[in-house]
Amino acid sequence: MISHAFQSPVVHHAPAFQVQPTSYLTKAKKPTARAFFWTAALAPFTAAVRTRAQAGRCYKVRKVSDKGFGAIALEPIASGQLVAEEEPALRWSGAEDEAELQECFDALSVQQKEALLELEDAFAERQGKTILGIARTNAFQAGEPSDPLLEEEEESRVLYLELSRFNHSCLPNCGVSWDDREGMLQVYAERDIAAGEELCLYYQDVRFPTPVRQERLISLGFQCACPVCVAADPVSDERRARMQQLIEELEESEDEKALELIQETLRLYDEERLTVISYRKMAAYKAYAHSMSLGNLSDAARWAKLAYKYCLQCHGPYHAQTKVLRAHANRVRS
Ligand SMILES: C[S@@+](CC[C@H](N)C(=O)[O-])C[C@H]1O[C@@H](n2cnc3c(N)ncnc32)[C@H](O)[C@@H]1O
Repeated sequence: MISHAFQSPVVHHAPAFQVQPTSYLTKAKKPTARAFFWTAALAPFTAAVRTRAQAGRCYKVRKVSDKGFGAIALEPIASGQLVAEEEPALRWSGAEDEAELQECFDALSVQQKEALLELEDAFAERQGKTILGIARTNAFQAGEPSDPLLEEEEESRVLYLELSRFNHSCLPNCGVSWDDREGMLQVYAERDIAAGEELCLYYQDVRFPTPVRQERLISLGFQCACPVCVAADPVSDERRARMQQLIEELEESEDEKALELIQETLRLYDEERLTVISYRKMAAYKAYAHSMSLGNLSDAARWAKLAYKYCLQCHGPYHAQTKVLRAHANRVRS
C-alpha cells in the first residue's frame, strides 16, 4: 500500500506550448489524448519496448556517473532525428488520484510490476520503493500540456520503462513529443549530438535562473547536476531571468513591440546555446501571428516557414501541430 500523501508526480512533458498559443494553433487541437484515456487506463504492456527507431538504435541506457542510469548516444545523431518512442507501461488519471494509481498498478501481472519497480524512486524511504515514489520520479503527462481539452479534464499520467531512464539537463539536447496518433511518447534530438554524449530531456521549463530551476527540481526529488547548474554562471542566470520576463512582456505587447521582443528572445536563446526547438517554434509561430496581424505578408511567410521547420524537427511530420503549421506555411506562401 502507498503510505504517504499523494503529491503530483514529476511530470516530464514537451513544453512546446507552456506559453499559451494564439488561436490559430488552439483551434487545431484534437481530443485524441482523452479519446483513448479511459478505454486504456491500463495500456497494453509490451515486454519489448516498441520503437520505430529500434532498427538503427542510436543510444544505449547505461549507468552514468552519480545520476544512476542515463541514455548515451552510440553514434552521431542529427538534429530532428527521432531517437526513441515507447508505449506506456502504466497510465492513470494522474494529478491527485493516488488510489487510481494503486489500482492500475495492482491490476498488472507480477512481471509487469517487477519491471516498473526497477525504476528510480527519488522519494524512497527506508522501507524501500513505492509505486507512488516511482510515479513521482518518472511520470510523464499524457498529451501536449496546452491541450485545452486536457486542461479542462482531469490530466492523465503515464509511466514508461525506457524513456524514464533519460535524465534532465537545463541545456538539453533532446525533447519529447506526445504522439496522439499512436499514443506513444517520442524523443527527438533538438540539436546535432556527438557519439558518446548523454541524451538529456528537460523535465520542466529551463528559462529561469539557477536558484529557481534548482528549487523546482529539488521539489521533484533531486539536485540538478547538469553543467549549467554546476557552473552557476551569473551571465547565464541574467539571460534566463530575462527570457522569463520576455514571456510575460510578450503577452501584454502590441504587434510591433512583440516582434522586437521575439527577436530579443531568439538572440538570448542563441547566446545561451539553448537549442530547445519547441521554444523556438513557439517564438516563430508568435512572430508569424503578429506579422499577419500587421499585414506584413512577406515576414509572415518567413516566420510561418520557420515555425513549420521547427515543428518538423521537434514533433516529426505526422504530428497535429506540424500539419497545422504546414497549412499556415502553405497558405501565406500562396
Ligand atoms: C526519470 S529518472 C531518470 C533516470 C534515472 N537516472 C535512473 O537511473 O533511472 C529521474 C532521476 O534521475 C536523476 N537525475 C535526472 N536528471 C538529473 C540531473 N540533471 N542531475 C542529477 N540527477 C538527475 C535523479 O535521481 C532523478 O530523480
